[in-house]
Amino acid sequence: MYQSPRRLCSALLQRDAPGLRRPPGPPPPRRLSPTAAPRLQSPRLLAAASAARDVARSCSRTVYPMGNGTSRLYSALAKTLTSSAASQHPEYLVAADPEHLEPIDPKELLEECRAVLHTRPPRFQRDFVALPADCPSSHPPIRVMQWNILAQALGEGKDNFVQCPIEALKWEERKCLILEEILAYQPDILCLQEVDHYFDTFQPLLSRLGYQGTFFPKPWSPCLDVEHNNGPDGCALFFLQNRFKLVSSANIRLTAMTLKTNQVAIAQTLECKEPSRQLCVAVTHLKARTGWERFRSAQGCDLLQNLQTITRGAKIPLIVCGDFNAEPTEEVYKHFASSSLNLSSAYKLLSADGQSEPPYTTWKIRTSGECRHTLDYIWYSRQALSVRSALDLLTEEQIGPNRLPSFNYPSDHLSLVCDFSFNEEP
Ligand SMILES: NC(=O)C1=CN([C@@H]2O[C@H](COP(=O)(O)OP(=O)(O)OC[C@H]3O[C@@H](n4cnc5c(N)ncnc54)[C@H](OP(=O)(O)O)[C@@H]3O)[C@@H](O)[C@H]2O)C=CC1
Ligand SMILES: [Mg+2]
Repeated sequence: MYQSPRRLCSALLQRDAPGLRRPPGPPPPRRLSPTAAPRLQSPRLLAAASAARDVARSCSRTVYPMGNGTSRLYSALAKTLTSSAASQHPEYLVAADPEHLEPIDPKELLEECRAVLHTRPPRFQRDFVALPADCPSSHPPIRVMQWNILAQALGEGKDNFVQCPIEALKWEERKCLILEEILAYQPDILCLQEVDHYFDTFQPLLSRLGYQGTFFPKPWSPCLDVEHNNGPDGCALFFLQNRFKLVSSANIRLTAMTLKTNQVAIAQTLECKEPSRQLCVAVTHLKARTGWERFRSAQGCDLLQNLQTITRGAKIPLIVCGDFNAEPTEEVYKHFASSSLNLSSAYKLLSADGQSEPPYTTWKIRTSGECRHTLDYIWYSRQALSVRSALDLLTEEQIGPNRLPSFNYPSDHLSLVCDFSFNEEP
């Protein structure tokens, strides 16, 4: 049943804790994409964790002492849950702003995830494809990740993935696969859909990795119809605080032909620190299913209208990530491609002619049969931004005959990851 974030904070983390225990003995090596591995050596997230640690040290609230290795992470989480002060005063847990919890070293969290996943097959390798850029940039690229992570309640209770064993959907392991994917690519900006574990999992963990997060649930999330649900699903937007400062944020309930709908978006204006430029980022999840094409189109128009205002008539560069639930042939796609916001879809650049979307971004088998569709996009202001590289999709062979989700991959949608740079200002 739905519980308020306050209750979730203590109850679910307690339930979560045993799953984070490292099994006896060293975990067998699991392969990580070679493109991801060097980034883990890179100082980016470590610097963020260190910055977050400084914040924690300087704050007046209790900061738990650091221990060794992965036990440090577990003990930090466990202490948050089981300290006598906390258990006697559960409200204290809510009052404890997660930004003030002990920062996590991303390498340690990754190790922890791998330990939980030691019985699962290795991670799939995906490579970044470098894309020709018109103008060189000396600034660090901005990495953006778009991902419908599959709501736990929908995966278990509604989606009918008939070829996916129920054990592959166990939250204790699936959440580690999701975290592993995020940690492998270390995005600066992370846009998620179908998030129904924001307060108990993603917000506390990602804030300790240096991210600032925002969550906007769907008003009538279908998750709430599922027994033992963990609350509504919705969109979440995270950005690394050592790269951006929040200027403004809008939670948008989308309308269709003036009617309020069950779909939402978050749009934020960020101040990028290097280079010193503003950037607007939006995340959305449009209405699903066939028969709703005009509805999606209207929702898309509403979002575009909102974004016109937020970007001050396209003056601020824009990135829009989403599960649009629409193939490129649909009207809503055409509205985005032809909008006066001058948006292009980043993943088209992976095609030979630069004009075609990938053959799929979601691939699953339901009772109705195989569903292979291109529904997820990263739109960007083509005049202000360039795509330096994009993460290749999984191949059909990697996805396997039972499609997604699976023991190897936690969602029915693939993550999309792009590196952007600002073009020179005219
Ligand atoms: N709107 C309202 O006023 C009210 C709504 N509700 C509840 O909301 C639900 C509808 O919500 P709405 O937001 O319009 O939902 P959507 O139609 O947008 O779909 C919700 C989720 O279902 C997934 N989905 C898509 N196709 C299928 C399929 N064939 N089988 C199973 N799951 C699928 C989608 O995943 P993906 O995007 O990955 O394809 C999506 O996350 C109702 O079922 C009801 O439970 C209840 C009361 C009032
Ligand atoms: Mg879904």
